Amino acid sequence: MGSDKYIPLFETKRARALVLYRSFAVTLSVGICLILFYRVSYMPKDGEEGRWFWIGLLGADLWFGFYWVLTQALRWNQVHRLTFKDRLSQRYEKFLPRVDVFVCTADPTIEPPTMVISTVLSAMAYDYPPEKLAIYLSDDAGSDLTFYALLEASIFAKQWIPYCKKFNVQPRSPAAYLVSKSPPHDGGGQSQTRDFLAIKKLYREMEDRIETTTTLGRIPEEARLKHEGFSQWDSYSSKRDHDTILKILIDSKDPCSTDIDGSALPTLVYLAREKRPQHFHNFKAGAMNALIRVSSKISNGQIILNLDCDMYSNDPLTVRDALCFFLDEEKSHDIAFVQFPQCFANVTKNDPYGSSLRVITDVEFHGTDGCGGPLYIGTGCFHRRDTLCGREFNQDSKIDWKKHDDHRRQQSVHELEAEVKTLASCTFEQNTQWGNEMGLKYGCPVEDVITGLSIQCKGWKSAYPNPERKAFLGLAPSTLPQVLVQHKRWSEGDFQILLSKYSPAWYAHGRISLGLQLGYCCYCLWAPNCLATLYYSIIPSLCLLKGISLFPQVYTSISVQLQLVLV
Ligand SMILES: O=c1ccn([C@@H]2O[C@H](COP(=O)(O)OP(=O)(O)O[C@H]3O[C@H](CO)[C@@H](O)[C@H](O)[C@H]3O)[C@@H](O)[C@H]2O)c(=O)[nH]1
Ligand SMILES: [Mn+2]
Repeated sequence: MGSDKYIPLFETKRARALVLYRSFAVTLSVGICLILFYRVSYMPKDGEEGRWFWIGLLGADLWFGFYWVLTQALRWNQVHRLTFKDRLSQRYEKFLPRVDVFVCTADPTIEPPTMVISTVLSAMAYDYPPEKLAIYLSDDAGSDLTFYALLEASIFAKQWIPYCKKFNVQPRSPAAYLVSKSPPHDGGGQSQTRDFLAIKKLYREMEDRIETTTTLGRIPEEARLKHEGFSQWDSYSSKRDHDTILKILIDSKDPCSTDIDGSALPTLVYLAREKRPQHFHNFKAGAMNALIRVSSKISNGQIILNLDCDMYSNDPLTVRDALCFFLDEEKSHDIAFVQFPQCFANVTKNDPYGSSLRVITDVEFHGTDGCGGPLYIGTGCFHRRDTLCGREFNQDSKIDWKKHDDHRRQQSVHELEAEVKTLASCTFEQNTQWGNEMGLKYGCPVEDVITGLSIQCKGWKSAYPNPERKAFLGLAPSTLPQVLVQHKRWSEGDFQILLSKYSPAWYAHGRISLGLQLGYCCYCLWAPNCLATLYYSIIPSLCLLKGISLFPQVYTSISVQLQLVLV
């Protein structure tokens, strides 16, 4: 095993052609200075026409110049990460940590239960020891339709997981994989085709049952009687007013919960935290914090993966990729979270609304990674449980992953369910640090970004792997109103962070690197950036109509200089 010689589990490489980019950036900065010089020196004198338009434009130019400097923080020092999963298996296969996957859903009409369970099934089918894997579905709608779908999924998983493992299927979301007419990677010959058709039939039948109940809006009596879990809806009044509903659908410790090949299945839990009209529920952050507490009693995974319900796992090896960053003997001690890019399965070729976020995922996050680590963006992110719960970084925070860490339970599943329910009650967080110093932060529309920032301010770093095979694929907003709502939420939320206690402009100063501070500011200033943009898009056209000249003529010497630099 060569334990005396350290062999890294991951590598960090500078992006290629950085020198080229930096020289480009330097010429561009000269161009920006020339523009400012032009604006100041050619400004109309007092009393001349258009003076105030020029002053406004100078303001906009100054703003854009400043903002451009900020964006350089996201481009100057881009790095790429490379993992060595084979080394991880050689050294740590027996000591792999427990991983808890949190999937959040909030509305069975906007987020159809069939989509939600495909995400859940893709996570259950990770190439990872099932006894160390637990999937939690948080349902903020408290809908028995979603529970019914999850129940169906827990049965289908018994066939789906062995099928995936037998043919090394990718992706492992049944909805994404089973769209084709024949096995997409046909290497298994006739037996694979037979199995493929059989599993596809099973899936379609299950999908039909779920869709029928969703359309009807109620569970068939027969199904309701079959599973005691439904009795929890007896006291349910509305999605804003109900008790905690919790059901451990599969317990990986139970010797009877096995798939058709007799192998263990990962733990699967349904949770709808208690909701009351008089208690504010804090949206996704509230759901995540309830999940952190509930899971700590059931499986207590040291690593937590957070997924939106529309974001399925596209690569069965992603958990191992992430673990390379947490388990490296020399470089992992300060890594708190590993954020994968947010990629989408539904972007069209021309992507008219820029929903693919390509500049962010393929350029800017690599830049933040060079300055201390990417932002936490709410999905596709692996966290160390202790850091998510508020732990500060210090020299003792290194985890010895090879230390035996058996999570034993004495109680029966029923006793455990009853005990754990109290952790998801509305009143549990009163007079505690939850939502403040512990777990995800409350009160911000982008709770994840502010949570990630506060973790980094405690001395932790993060990592941004962007493997060629996308780790997760989600659904991007596809209509203009959806895109606008999402961007409004992000720019508003990020601006709030700038003004909050955790502002990257002052609080973070000295706590995170200057590059990362500027990078955060760049996102936090998205909203005010619109003022200069609006000015630039409206005023020059007005001036054109009034015959006021704001830009140099094409063949003047200043214009030639500007063009030379910008080309
Ligand atoms: O009360 C709520 C509201 C939402 N959600 C879930 O939170 C996730 C994200 O919500 P969504 O409405 O889809 O927001 P988006 O604007 O699409 O989310 C993006 O932006 C958010 C704010 O930064 C991040 O939390 C998300 O991960 C990221 O995908 C979804 O799975 C929801 O089901 C809840 O669990 N409870
Ligand atoms: Mn979403």
